Amino acid sequence: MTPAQAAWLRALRNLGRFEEFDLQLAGMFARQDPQLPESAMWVIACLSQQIQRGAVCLTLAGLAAETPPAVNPSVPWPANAADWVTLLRRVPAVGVPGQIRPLVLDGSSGRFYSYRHWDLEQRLARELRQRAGWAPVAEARVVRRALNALFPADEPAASLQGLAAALAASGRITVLTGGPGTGKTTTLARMLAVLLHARPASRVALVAPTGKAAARMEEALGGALARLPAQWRVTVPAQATTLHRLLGLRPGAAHLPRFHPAHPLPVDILALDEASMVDLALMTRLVEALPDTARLILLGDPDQLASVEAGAVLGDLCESPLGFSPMQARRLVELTGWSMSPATARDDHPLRDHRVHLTHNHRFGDSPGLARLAAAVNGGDAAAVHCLLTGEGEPEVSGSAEPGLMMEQVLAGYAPYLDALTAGTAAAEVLGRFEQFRVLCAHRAGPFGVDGLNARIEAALRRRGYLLGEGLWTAGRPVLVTRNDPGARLANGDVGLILPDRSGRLQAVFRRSDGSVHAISPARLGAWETAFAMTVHKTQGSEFDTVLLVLPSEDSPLLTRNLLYTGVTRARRRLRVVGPVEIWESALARRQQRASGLGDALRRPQAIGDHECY
Ligand SMILES: Nc1ncnc2c1ncn2[C@@H]1O[C@H](COP(=O)(O)OP(=O)(O)OP(=O)(O)O)[C@@H](O)[C@H]1O
Repeated sequence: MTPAQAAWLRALRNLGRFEEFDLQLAGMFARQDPQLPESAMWVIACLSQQIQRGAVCLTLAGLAAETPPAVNPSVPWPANAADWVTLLRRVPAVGVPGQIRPLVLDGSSGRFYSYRHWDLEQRLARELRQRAGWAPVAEARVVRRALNALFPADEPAASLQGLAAALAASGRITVLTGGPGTGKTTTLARMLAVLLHARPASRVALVAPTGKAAARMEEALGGALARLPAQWRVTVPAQATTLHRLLGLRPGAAHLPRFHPAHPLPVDILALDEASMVDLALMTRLVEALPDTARLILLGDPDQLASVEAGAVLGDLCESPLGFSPMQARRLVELTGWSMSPATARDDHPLRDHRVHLTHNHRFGDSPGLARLAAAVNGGDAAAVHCLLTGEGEPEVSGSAEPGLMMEQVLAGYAPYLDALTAGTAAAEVLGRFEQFRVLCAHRAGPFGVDGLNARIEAALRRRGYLLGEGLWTAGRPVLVTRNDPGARLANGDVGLILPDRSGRLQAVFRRSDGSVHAISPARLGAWETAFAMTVHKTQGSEFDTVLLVLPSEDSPLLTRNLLYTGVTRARRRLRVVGPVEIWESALARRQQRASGLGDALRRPQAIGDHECY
């Protein structure tokens, strides 16, 4: 690295804008290339930072809109996106699409990638494009008979759900989206009935991103399958599994998973729940490991928080306007006998003909305030949110700007579990009661973050005599497992309790999806943390009867509408919110946005060699 490059790196470090990892990466490229301009080091640090924040790439238009860092005015700085392209083209480490170089500049779209993310995006787009298209599972009369029996015309709520099943029966990819309680799982059960009646020997896999989400899928789908009309009942695997387990991915991800393109998964139908939580790399691995003939059904809510790792795949798949192309509408009319009109808007997104969005919430029938609040949050309607939280009209939702009564609300929420704990009730019952209520936070740090609140809740419970005994292993302590631990049969995200067994010895107990209790010695717990309060991120894929959502007193870029929506929709019956109005307002105005080129890659196959549009 030249002295000028080293000085520049030091100056960037002093800015305090980047993590050390971003700067180390920029430094590594500078060590390889003494000619690397300072501005290019800046872009590399920005790209690394954006990837850590979940983006797949950097847009040069966004970069050009930023003011140059106030570091060294004598350093030449590109004036616009076209100048950035010219500058980056001269860097040997930067290739055009299709060239194997550490960094990729797609000049036609103005996107700057690491090779890994560019390659993942192209591979996923290629796989999805190949799967798109008309591929009926059986003759039209077989499909039509099943659809008409399972989605009767006198059930108007079922019409979109029926359409989704028609897509699953006529194509190898189906994207079924909708908010909580809109009937995604119910529809999946009926889709499986249609598909398995057409091809009874089909092998089905049920999968979700986390152990918790897999357990919920298993439970909810089991119920929905049991509600099918007797003559349409079908047998599917009793167990849903996590994506990692299904693919045979080992920690470290450096090895090939057990299933990959040369050794595909032995499945004919794969249903993935909570697809919004799946990142670009994992989705690519999944789709590549599927046999070409398999049917993939993605279920999820694209308005929720996107994956922890880079990508917002479900959101990108839902980027086109809703509605079918004229050709697809015509085919569906022929297949189903139902009437429908094509969309007027044109869009070449290949998944537009494979996607249905459910809108009617069936579960919030008893809690219309929750449905209204979720819709207002999702629409960013601050006035409606304020009105719902502070008005008298909707008893199941309420909000307070002042945290004064927060601890009383926590104690009231946990009262059924604390009573069961004190009475020495059986572990399954105590666990069930604990699962009814949860305190959710936006962040980990700060007085209203998970760490601060857990400490305060624990202290309050000790003062009131609910938690006895010193130290970590205290009867009643909720524990959240934070790393997969196959040896202990625990998955990242599992929540359990420390409870005494009949002889008074403390155990860590976890409830399985079949209602049974799994108990291990607390000493066998690997990575875990206390879980009276949890982040919204960690509870994605779970629901509770009552949620207390606590927002911080300081604004931050991580407070987004998607985070609020995900938090609000964790509540099944009742939601209490604590947090200043201005924090709500600014979070509602901020959408989680992740730069990605997947939508474009799906629409147009990459022209390798690249052409400029600047
Ligand atoms: N067409 C329908 N008519 C009447 N009730 C329905 C219909 N579809 C679903 N329901 C009911 O709505 C409730 C929620 O359905 P379901 O669990 O399938 O929704 P979901 O979208 O999977 O929810 P979540 O995302 O929270 O898991 C269930 O009680 C289900 O029986």
